[in-house]
Amino acid sequence: MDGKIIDGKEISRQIKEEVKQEVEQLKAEGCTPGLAVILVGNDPASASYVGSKERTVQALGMHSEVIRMDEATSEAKLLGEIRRLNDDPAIHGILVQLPLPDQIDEQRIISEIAPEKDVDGFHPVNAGKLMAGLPGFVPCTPLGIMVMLERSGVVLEGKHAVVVGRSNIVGKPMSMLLLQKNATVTVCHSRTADLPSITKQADILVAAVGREGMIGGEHVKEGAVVIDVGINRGTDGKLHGDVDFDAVLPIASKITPVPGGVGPMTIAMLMANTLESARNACRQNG
Ligand SMILES: NC(=O)C1=CN([C@@H]2O[C@H](COP(=O)(O)OP(=O)(O)OC[C@H]3O[C@@H](n4cnc5c(N)ncnc54)[C@H](OP(=O)(O)O)[C@@H]3O)[C@@H](O)[C@H]2O)C=CC1
Ligand SMILES: Nc1nc(=O)c2c([nH]1)NC[C@@H]1CN(c3ccc(C(=O)N[C@@H](CCC(=O)O)C(=O)O)cc3)C=[N+]21
Repeated sequence: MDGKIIDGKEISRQIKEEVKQEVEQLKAEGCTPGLAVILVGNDPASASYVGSKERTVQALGMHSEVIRMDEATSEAKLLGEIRRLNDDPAIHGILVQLPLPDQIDEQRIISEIAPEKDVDGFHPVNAGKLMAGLPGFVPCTPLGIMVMLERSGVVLEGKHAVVVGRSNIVGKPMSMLLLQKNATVTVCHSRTADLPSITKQADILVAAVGREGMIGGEHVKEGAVVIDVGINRGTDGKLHGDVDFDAVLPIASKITPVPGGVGPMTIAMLMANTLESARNACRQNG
């Protein structure tokens, strides 16, 4: 494989191995980390992610609970499930798979999860802590990207990082983490004028939009590190990123593929966050 390609699958394998060892230690102290995943409806992509999370939790020796709810489930019923899990001492992490059906207010649901069990890092308390530089749960995808960059030897201090996308789950927390590491950060979005002129200044370019191939060779500076967060199911039935991989590969100094890049890191960091939550809970009680 080309030395330029950052192997997210391999780095995620290492993280999961580390988590597995620490889970064994914690279990020996009588504390088994537990993750609950709630899936509402039958979206095949969501069902497939949830299945892969469930398998990973079990492979690492943690306790797994998957709650599948009907597409027509009311907000009140979902809130009730979350309150039950908030009070369950065997559960250290609660993840509600997004997106949710239209009758359910996503922010209302996220805000009901106990912040100390919010291993997605989506609760406003954890979002606020990230912004304030306080310890708390950090969203798995941007956290996984930071680990990938670090383990690939990418220096951030003094570099210009450009993030395309400003969602609460990827773009915004990504920009905060890069800022913490002393990068100079620019955040772009759908109203950004002349996107290529800005992305072309990036030493580190993170694409988190959800539009297949929208970052082409004309967007990238020679030698840039390019991180592709996008997951788009193409007309060919395969997964594609936001980056036109073949066009950008010759220009970039490092690049993440899709699949096999950021996606596997997201799941690995979910496991790491669940371990951390269990450690916090069990230390408090022991
Ligand atoms: N690999 C992984 O683990 C994960 C992958 N993803 C994938 O990452 C992608 C982004 O996810 P998410 O952040 O949740 O998506 P959202 O749809 O919430 O956000 C997309 C962002 O892209 C911006 N945008 C849209 N069109 C353009 C454009 N033409 N030029 C510049 N910016 C644009 C939007 O701007 P505006 O705010 O102005 O609307 C918005 O900020 C998706 O493909 C998703 O599937 C997501 C989570 C995890
Ligand atoms: N509450 C919540 N938390 C999330 O973290 C969350 C969510 N909702 N909703 C959907 C998005 C998307 N997401 C992905 C996770 C892993 C891969 C992943 O492992 N992808 C593999 C490929 C998997 C395949 O082949 O289908 C890869 O890129 O190599 C992708 C996407 C988490 N999300």
